[in-house]
Amino acid sequence: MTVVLGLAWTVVMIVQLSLLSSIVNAVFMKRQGLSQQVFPLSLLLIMLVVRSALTWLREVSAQESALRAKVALRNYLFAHLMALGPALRSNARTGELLATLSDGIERLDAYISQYLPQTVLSVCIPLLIFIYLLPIDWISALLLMVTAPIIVLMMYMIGTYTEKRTQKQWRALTHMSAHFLDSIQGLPTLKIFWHSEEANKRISRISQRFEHTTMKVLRIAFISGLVLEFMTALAIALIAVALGIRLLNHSIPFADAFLILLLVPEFYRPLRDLGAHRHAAIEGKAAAQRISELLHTTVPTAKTTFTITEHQNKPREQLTLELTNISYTYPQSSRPALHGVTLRMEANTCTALIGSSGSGKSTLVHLLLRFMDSDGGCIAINGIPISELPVEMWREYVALVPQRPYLFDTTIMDNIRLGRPSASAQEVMHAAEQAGASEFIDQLPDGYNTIVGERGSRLSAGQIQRLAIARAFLKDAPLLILDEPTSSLDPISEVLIQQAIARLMQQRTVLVIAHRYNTIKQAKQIAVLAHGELMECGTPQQLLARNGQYARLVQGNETKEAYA
Ligand SMILES: Nc1ncnc2c1ncn2[C@@H]1O[C@H](COP(=O)(O)OP(=O)(O)OP(=O)(O)O)[C@@H](O)[C@H]1O
Repeated sequence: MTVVLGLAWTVVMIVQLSLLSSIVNAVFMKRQGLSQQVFPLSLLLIMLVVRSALTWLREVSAQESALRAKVALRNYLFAHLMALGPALRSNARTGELLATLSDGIERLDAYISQYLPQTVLSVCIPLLIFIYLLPIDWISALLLMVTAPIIVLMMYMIGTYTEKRTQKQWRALTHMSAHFLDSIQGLPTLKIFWHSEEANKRISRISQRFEHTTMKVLRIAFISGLVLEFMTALAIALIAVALGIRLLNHSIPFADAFLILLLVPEFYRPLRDLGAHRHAAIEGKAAAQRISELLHTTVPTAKTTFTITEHQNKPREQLTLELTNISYTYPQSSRPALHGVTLRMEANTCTALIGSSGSGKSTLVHLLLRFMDSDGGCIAINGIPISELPVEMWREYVALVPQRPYLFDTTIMDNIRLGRPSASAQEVMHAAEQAGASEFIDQLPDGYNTIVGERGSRLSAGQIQRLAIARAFLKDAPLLILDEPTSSLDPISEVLIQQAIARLMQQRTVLVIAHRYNTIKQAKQIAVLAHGELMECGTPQQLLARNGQYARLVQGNETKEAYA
C-alpha cells in the first residue's frame, strides 16, 4: 500500500512539475497573460492538494502497517519465549531479552515503515522519471542513468561498513540492559556485601563502551549523509551545466530544460531518502537479527500425535504415572542430566524425590511438566504416553507448587486465580481458606484486592508459599508436583504450610522434591537420585533396611542437619 501510494505520488508530482514548467514557459518566454493560464493554474493547485493528501496517506499507511507488524511480532515472540520455557534460560539473559522485546521491536519500526517501502520506491521512482524524460531529452536521461549507480554503489559500501558497527552497538546496548537488570535485582546483595561501589564502576564501564560504539556509528552516519548530499549535488550540477550549455546553443527548448531541472532533484530524492533511513534501518536490522535468532531457537517439546478419539480413556481423576528408562541431556551439555530413570507412582500416593544438588530433580520435574521432551524412554499416565497428549491438555492435569513461587505485581485475587482463570471470587476465597491463607488476607486493609508488589515483595515468604498452595487448590489437578521450600520459615508459618500441604496432597498423585525428613518419612515411596540416575526406590522402611544411600543420608550427621 505504501509503495502504491508512493508511485501515485510520483505520477502526481511529474504532472505538477510539467504544468509548472509549461506555465512558466508561457508567462515568461511567450509573454502570455496570467488570465490565459487560469485552467493550468487551477490544475496545478489541484495537483498540489492531491500530492499533500498522498504524502499524508503514505505516512499513515506506513505507520499503521509498522504498528500492526510490531504488535504481531511482539505477540509471536512472547508466545515463542513462553514455549521455550526453561530451555531459554541457559543461553539468554533476562535483561537482554527485555531489551529485545521492547527496544529491539521498536527499532524495527524505521526498518518496516520507512526503509523497506523506500527500497522499492528508490528503484521505481527514478525509473518512472527516466522513462518520462527519455523522449523529452535523451542526453539528460542518460546522464541520470550513469550517475545513479555510482551513488547507489557508494551507499552500499558505506552501509556495509556501518552495519558491522551497528551490530556491535546493539550488542553493547543489550549487554548494558542485562547488566542493569541484574544489578537492580541483586541490589540487596550488592549493598550487604559492600560491593555497590564496584557495581557502579562496572555499570559506568559498560555505559562508556555503549557511548563509544554509539558515537562511532553516529560519526559514520553523519559522514555518509554528507557524502551522499555532496554526490547528488554534484550530479545535479553536472546535468544543470549540460542543460545551460545547450540552452545557450539553442539546442533545447526552455520549457524542456526547465522541466528537466525541476525533475532531476526528484530523481535523486528517493536515493537520498533511502540513505537517510539507512542508519535507522541498520539499527532495526541488528535487532531483527537477534529476534530471528530467538525465533529460530527450537522449542524442545510439543510433538503431539493425539486426537481425542484416539484415547477415549484419557486420564480423568486417578493418575498412575510411570517413567520408563528416561534420559535427558541439555543441549549445551555433554553429560546427561538424567540417565535411565525408571519409576512408578501409583494413583493417589506420594513419592518423595530426594538427592543432592545437581542430581537431576528439577530436570525430572521439567520433563513431567513437558517444558522439554526426554531424549529416550517414556513417561506415561494410566498407560498413555504423555508425549501423545497435547501439551496444554496435559498441563491441565498437573499442579505445581515451586520452591520459590512467582507472584505477579497484581492483586492477591488475580494471583490465586492464575490456578484457574475462570474461577469465581468465591472459589478463589475457598481455595485460600483451604491453603490456610484466608486469615492473613482478611487482615490486610485491601483484603483480596491487595497488590502484592513485584514477586510478592509486600508479603512474607510463608504468605507467598500459602498463596501458591491456594493456586494449586484452585486448579484441583490430579497430579501434584511440590518442591518443598529449603529456607526455614517461622514456626507458625511452617505448621500452617505443613497442614495446608497435607490437605492438598489428599486424593492426588504427588511427587514432592523433599527437603524435610518429616515429609520424606511420611511418603509412600522414596526415590533417591544421584548424578542423574535413580539409585534406590522403595518405602522408607525398605530403604532403611537396605542400609543404602537413603539410610546413610538419614543417619549421617550432615544430612540430619539438612533434613532437621
Ligand atoms: N539449562 C541447563 N543447561 C545445561 N545444564 C543444565 C541446565 N539445567 C540444569 N543443568 C545441569 O543438569 C544437572 C541436573 O540439574 P538439576 O537442576 O536437575 O539438579 P537438581 O537436583 O534439581 O539440583 P538443585 O537441588 O540444586 O536444584 C546439573 O548437572 C546441572 O548443571
